[in-house]
Amino acid sequence: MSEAVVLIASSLSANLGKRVVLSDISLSLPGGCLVALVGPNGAGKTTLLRALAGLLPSEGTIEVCGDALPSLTLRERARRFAYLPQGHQMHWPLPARDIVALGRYPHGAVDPARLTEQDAAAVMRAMQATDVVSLSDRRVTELSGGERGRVALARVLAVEAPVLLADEPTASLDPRYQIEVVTRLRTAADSGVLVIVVTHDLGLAARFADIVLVLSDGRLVSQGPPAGALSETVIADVFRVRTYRADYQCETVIVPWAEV
Ligand SMILES: Nc1ncnc2c1ncn2[C@@H]1O[C@H](COP(=O)(O)OP(=O)(O)OP(=O)(O)O)[C@@H](O)[C@H]1O
Repeated sequence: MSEAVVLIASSLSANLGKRVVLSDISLSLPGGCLVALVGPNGAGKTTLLRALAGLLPSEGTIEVCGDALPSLTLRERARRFAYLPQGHQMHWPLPARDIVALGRYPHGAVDPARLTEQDAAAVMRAMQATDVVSLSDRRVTELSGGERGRVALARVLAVEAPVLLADEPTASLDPRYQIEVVTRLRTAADSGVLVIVVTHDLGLAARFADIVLVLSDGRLVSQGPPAGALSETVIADVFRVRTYRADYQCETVIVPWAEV
């Protein structure tokens, strides 16, 4: 991981309503890195992703690719942060390809029917990476939850942003596609992107992430390579579960086993 740091947050705090949801979060993350953001329900994971992208007000400072976030126009922010929200609901019966083409909107592609060669190539790369080319002409409202999830992932890959934020991208996917989606995100990281993925799957986090961030009650309580950041003690303290741990094919296996 000799890549340059692309995202720095210093003393980040955020309130929602009257609740303090994030407190004093400091991070420095390089490109080319897959980061798993884990923590119990309500810990503040979604809020942290949104705060990092400037999608909600926060205190503290955020720098992306060397620029202070507030100095960037909205369009520039949208080119630097590709954001996949939780749930990826879609209500307009558009063809899957047009949804993926929305990923090029921050680059000026306002009409999916009239993409430049460069935009069309980015859309195709993203659709191939997520195995949705065969769904191109299908209306997204007529796809299964898992198929829609892969189309939504293709949309954010099509942005080709230096930072990709994905909120539970494997939820509702079958086991094969869970592995496939994480593998795609791993490939994006290997190509130089900083990928931050919210997940409840500690096994996937341990296996695929370079860095794990553990959030509890709005505070970062553990961070670093998976073996240390997801130690038995951390998981017991934060999630209140014991884990089965093993090594398989030179990779760490963590399975939540029983309540503490
Ligand atoms: N609009 C809001 N107003 C007030 N409180 C909110 C709002 N949105 C979220 N919260 C609270 O902020 C806290 C963090 O929510 P957040 O969605 O970031 O958690 P999370 O870690 O992503 O949870 P989950 O794993 O359940 O998706 C929760 O206690 C939640 O109830």
